[in-house]
Amino acid sequence: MDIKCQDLYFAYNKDDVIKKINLEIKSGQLTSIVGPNGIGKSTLLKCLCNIYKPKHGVVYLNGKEIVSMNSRTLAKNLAYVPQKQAISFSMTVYEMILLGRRPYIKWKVSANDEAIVESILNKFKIMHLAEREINTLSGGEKQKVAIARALAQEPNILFLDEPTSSLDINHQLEVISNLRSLVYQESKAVVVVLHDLNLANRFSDKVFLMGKDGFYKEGSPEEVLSSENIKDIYNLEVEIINTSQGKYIIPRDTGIF
Ligand SMILES: Nc1ncnc2c1ncn2[C@@H]1O[C@H](COP(=O)(O)OP(=O)(O)OP(=O)(O)O)[C@@H](O)[C@H]1O
Repeated sequence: MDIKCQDLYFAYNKDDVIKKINLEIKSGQLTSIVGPNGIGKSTLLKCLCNIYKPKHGVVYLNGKEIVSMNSRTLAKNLAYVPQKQAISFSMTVYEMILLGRRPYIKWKVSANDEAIVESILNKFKIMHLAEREINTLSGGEKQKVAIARALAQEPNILFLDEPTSSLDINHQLEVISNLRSLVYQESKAVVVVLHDLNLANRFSDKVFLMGKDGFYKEGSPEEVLSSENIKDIYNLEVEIINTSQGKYIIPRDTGIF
């Protein structure tokens, strides 16, 4: 399963936010999209999963133009977890995760749908929250439930926009470890927008670093997250040090601290 985009352009108004992007996402890989605030990371993610239609260019899912596919087929293949989800109605955690099964449910929820929701509640260690109203959860709990809902969809490609932004260090590792098992045990593709360059460096197979005016670098974390590239894109001096857990990127103190 793969997603490819060719010469992708997208604009909200007159200026292009996404310019001439070519990108390939493959199963069995965790791809991180990184770059400064406002550079277009979330917009690119939304173009790749057909939420936004590009101004120019094409997105292909397994060689087929994504715009020509029906929503049920797309939902069985792609799931998207936004940065923040506002829920204005009352719903329990269980019901929310069950919503992920919607593309598979014909006229009634099956025992298999229920078993999948239960296994995901266990996997994410949120069984104790099953009957809680979503709107009573903490930011981190909501974030885990949103990811759990997307997994219930059993997508081949999972897109997540800053999935660890509200999570403490333990829950960050737990979510990343669940995403890694999707990639390496189930051969799915995972695409995450991340701000934490160290998380991207440590856990990605491929990094897509976005800069201004359609400029980007892509490749292995080692190739892309070099001090030169970080200086070019973020205008920030960093030091990259070796630790027992791999490389670590630290901004240099240039007087702004
Ligand atoms: N709905 C919208 N209407 C108009 N402009 C928008 C809209 N959404 C985003 N933008 C603008 O498009 C640009 C890219 O936004 P986007 O959210 O894709 O950036 P990002 O790299 O994900 O940012 P961040 O890291 O801050 O989340 C920004 O300048 C933003 O202000």
